[in-house]
Amino acid sequence: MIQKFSFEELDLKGAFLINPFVAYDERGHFIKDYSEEVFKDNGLDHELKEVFYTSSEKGVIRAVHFQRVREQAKLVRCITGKIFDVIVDLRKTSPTYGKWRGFFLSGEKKESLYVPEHFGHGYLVIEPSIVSYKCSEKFYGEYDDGIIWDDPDLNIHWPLDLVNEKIILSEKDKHLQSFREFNERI
Ligand SMILES: Cc1cn([C@H]2C[C@H](O)[C@@H](COP(=O)(O)OP(=O)(O)O[C@H]3O[C@@H](C)C(=O)[C@@H](O)[C@H]3O)O2)c(=O)[nH]c1=O
Repeated sequence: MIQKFSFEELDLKGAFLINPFVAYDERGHFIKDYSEEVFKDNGLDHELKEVFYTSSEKGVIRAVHFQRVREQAKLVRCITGKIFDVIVDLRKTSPTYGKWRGFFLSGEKKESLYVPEHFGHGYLVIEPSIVSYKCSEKFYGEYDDGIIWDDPDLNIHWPLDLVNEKIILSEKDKHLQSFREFNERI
């Protein structure tokens, strides 16, 4: 059985949910989750500069991250496990500025989320997961930035009941700025 690439643009313009090409046979399956040509044909000019992976335990929150300068667009896929993936529109002139959307991504469903430049990105790990990132810009530690995961203005509805309300945060992520502070700086 073959599943073809398919692209669905979200109401936060420029963000997409993407089903990869998958070929199933008696050995298992083959997945292609990025093709420069197919992405271009679907209106996504996504140049690849860096690819990386994170492995996380249930209850981990990594959020809400972005690169302040030399912004990155990211193609994010949960390879194994399950996450609740969140994007936040941080384009000040956008009609959806400050709005968030969340999607369950999983190794089972295999879809990717395309996170455009100038978006914040983060996720809650529902089941132990490996997540892959294909980035359009390299990492610059000096521009690494974020907004606190439980910001009252963003008001992201994390499904914490699915992790028994027990979350794990990095020290860095415990001390990120608020959306209000971010808004005043830009
Ligand atoms: C993201 C990144 C981190 N690092 C280093 C910095 C640090 O020593 C270590 C771990 O970094 P962090 O704690 O920032 O990792 P993490 O919290 O997983 O950060 C990631 O979160 C998700 C939500 C994203 O969207 C990513 O772009 C990225 O910001 O790896 C790199 O060398 N290159 C990279 O591209």
